[in-house]
Amino acid sequence: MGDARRPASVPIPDINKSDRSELLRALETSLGSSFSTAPLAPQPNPLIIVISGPSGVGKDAVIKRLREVRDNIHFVVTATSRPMRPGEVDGKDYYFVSKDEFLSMVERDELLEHALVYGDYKGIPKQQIREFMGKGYDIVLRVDIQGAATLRRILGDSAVFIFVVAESEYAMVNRLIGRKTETREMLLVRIATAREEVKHAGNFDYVVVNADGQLESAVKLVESVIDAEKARVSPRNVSI
Ligand SMILES: Nc1ncnc2c1ncn2[C@@H]1O[C@H](COP(=O)(O)OP(=O)(O)OP(=O)(O)O)[C@@H](O)[C@H]1O
Repeated sequence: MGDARRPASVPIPDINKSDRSELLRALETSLGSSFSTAPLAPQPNPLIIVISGPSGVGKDAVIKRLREVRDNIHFVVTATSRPMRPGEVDGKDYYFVSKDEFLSMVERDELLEHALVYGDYKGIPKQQIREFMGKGYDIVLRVDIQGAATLRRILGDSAVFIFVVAESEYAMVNRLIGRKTETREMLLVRIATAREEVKHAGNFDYVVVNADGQLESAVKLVESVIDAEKARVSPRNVSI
């Protein structure tokens, strides 16, 4: 007895003698359906990438370069109650708001995460993330280690956490000194904090070494992480 579901058998032309479209048509007929041109891999979801690491390891340097080499990423601008410093631009470096405005934002649940850092509030506006993810952009958040721990609690595995480190403690301190932005007292605080902070790498998904003079390699690695994340079979699903 014949099987009704089985397609009619058609002779498959000789591969070397037939033209390609003829061969394709015969294969389709033999298999009982035409070959779809729809993508086999789903369109990847926008990612939230959290970049953190101890003071002076080069987070800003990595992010600045990433901004130059990669499209479709939105680098979130943090809101802060700290007064604007000379040279800073509102909406570019930070969104500068008063303490009262900041606290109203907290009350209205407009911030994904916020903290009091050295006496000033800093927080991540949710709306900015929603808006850019809606347009298909990946989102980069640059936060300190504590901020990353808070975001891990909030976002769990729905975001990608990257820990940036220098190649050694010596290199990290050297870089911090070279930047010439800290007072002697602040240097001590930052170094002591950084020593503690390097122990937190285990809470992250990836560690990227930003070795001296090797900024390009560090940025390439961050890009590779993003590319690999886009190729995941089970994508991370984030909802803010
Ligand atoms: N791969 C590198 N090689 C040499 N110098 C670097 C490298 N990466 C960053 N730097 C320099 O190290 C100093 C610290 O870098 P950066 O300000 O980016 O650190 P950061 O992690 O953002 O620090 P913080 O958390 O204190 O803001 C800067 O002067 C920067 O130009």
